[in-house]
Amino acid sequence: MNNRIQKLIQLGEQFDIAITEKQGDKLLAYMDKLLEKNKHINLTRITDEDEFIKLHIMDSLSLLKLIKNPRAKILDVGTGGGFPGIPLAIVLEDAEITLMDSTKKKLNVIKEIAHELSIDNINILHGRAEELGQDPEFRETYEVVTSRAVANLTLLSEYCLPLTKVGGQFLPMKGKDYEEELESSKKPIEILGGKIIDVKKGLLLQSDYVHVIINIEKTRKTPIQYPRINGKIKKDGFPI
Ligand SMILES: C[S@@+](CC[C@H](N)C(=O)[O-])C[C@H]1O[C@@H](n2cnc3c(N)ncnc32)[C@H](O)[C@@H]1O
Repeated sequence: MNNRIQKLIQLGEQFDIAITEKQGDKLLAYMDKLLEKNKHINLTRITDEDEFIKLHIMDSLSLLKLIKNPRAKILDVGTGGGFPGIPLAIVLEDAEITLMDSTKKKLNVIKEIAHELSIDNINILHGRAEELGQDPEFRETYEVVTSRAVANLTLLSEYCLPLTKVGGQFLPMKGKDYEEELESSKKPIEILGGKIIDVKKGLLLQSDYVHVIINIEKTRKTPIQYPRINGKIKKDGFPI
């Protein structure tokens, strides 16, 4: 086993995340290829390898502790360069992960790299969350919906809860302002059919980054008027 893979596996062990040699190899190959593509199209601002491993790979894998069903149908809303969706697809080999984004050219890059690395348990979905959430093909069909660095929690909940199946999990990943966001989104989350279960502190304890995962259960169907069209969501805020 080469040194880089060994280091990644050991870092995983520190965080209680099991990574096999084959998965470690794929995770690093994905990083190498994405950083190469990043020279031509803006996919990530993190270009230092150690930072990439912590802030993209390990941070994405921190979701593993909360995902109840390792074979779940999972949706990553606003996946960008493939986070957290691609590391999850590499490690959760029996899950089906849909990577959604409104920017087609980013999705094309992920699709190409995933094909080269034989990451086969993914679907690519181009569109806006607030439109797909009103499409019966996608509405309330995902057991797990996650999202990182896309919108504030109220807006994100309107994007994601309509796509989450009743009984499923919505797991937004949030940064240092999470407490404030959580307070103002409590009521909207309830109206959208969600129930906040708890907040799990992320893995990056030794770093300056505050990363948390909010564990929200979808307990009831989302009222049909949500998600509203984009202009309305942005102009009116959430009606409470
Ligand atoms: C800052 S990037 C985050 C990318 C990735 N999740 C990460 O954490 O590295 C935000 C991404 O969300 C996408 N996005 C923003 N609003 C969206 C929407 N309403 N529906 C789908 N994708 C959206 C953008 O195109 C962009 O790729």
